[in-house]
Amino acid sequence: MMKLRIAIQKSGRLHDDSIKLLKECGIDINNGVNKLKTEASNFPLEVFFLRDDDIPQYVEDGVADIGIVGENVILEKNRPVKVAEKLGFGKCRLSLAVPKSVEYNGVKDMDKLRIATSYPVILDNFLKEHGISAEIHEISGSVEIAPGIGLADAICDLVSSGSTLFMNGLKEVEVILKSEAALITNGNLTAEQEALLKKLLFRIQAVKKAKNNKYVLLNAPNDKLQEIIALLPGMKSPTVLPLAEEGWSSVHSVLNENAFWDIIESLKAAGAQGILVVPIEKMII
Ligand SMILES: Nc1ncnc2c1ncn2[C@@H]1O[C@H](COP(=O)(O)OP(=O)(O)OP(=O)(O)O)[C@@H](O)[C@H]1O
Ligand SMILES: O=P(O)(O)OC[C@H]1O[C@H](OP(=O)(O)OP(=O)(O)O)[C@H](O)[C@@H]1O
Ligand SMILES: [Mg+2]
Repeated sequence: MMKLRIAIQKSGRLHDDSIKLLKECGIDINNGVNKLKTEASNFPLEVFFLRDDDIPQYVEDGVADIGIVGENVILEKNRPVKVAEKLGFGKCRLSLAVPKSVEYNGVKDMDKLRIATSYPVILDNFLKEHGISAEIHEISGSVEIAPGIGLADAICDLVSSGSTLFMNGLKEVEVILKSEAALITNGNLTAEQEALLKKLLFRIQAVKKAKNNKYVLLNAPNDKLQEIIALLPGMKSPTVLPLAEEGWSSVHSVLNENAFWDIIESLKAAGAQGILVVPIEKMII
């Protein structure tokens, strides 16, 4: 039987979330320690554990059919792979940073500086776009240490909380790119593999939607019901059930995470009581 081969990071920032996503999609994989290859027991999926830098190339070459990797790596490696779905984890930004004491007035201040980075391609494009000539010093890790040891005047590296920059006496001055993990594919899948990919994407989208929404249950006095229902979008419309206590109803609905707190406040103000908020595991529209 035809299988889909997926490349995910062997260890590092994207490993756990990639495995978790597959599990949430109902795919059981046995990822024993030090195993570089495994198979799902209940989905025609073979899993390769690789260095993230190699994933775009392996997907391009067809060694793997699909892969999970950061958008930063996709752009840096510049391989002809397609992004099938952004995955909502591994969120970070690629930024320029300089020592805290340095005055910074704009990108032009980077002119003639030595910039250390593991992202020479993205940095070079950015500098060219801004007409800046700087010396790019490529290093493969511990980039934040470079200014402190006299290797560079500035750095271009990934930032999330900013604590690594802070601990190394640096400040973020320019965001070059915002990135998250993405599912990539090559353009050479067989019809059977395309069908498997579609099945996997359907599951991923259901998991992603569920994460962005909450199931809300509340009690509403019947005379406030219309006002409360108007605040709730729901998947089609809210469910309304009578409570045992006369004059009250139970209202159930689905709320998007982004609008969540504002709507909850309005619901309370409109007379809703006993509001329960429950996570959703899968959401299929
Ligand atoms: N601080 C962070 N917060 C969130 N996501 C991050 C962070 N740092 C990196 N990432 C994302 O996770 C990806 C993998 O990061 P990691 O540091 O594990 O890479 P690596 O050291 O190059 O790993 P490998 O050994 O596979 O080459 C990055 O390419 C980026 O997309
Ligand atoms: O803004 P922060 O939350 O501090 O995160 C930023 C750090 O995270 C990444 O490294 P990671 O910790 O993955 O280690 P690595 O250098 O081994 O890749 C990145 O290269 C930064 O150094
Ligand atoms: Mg890497």
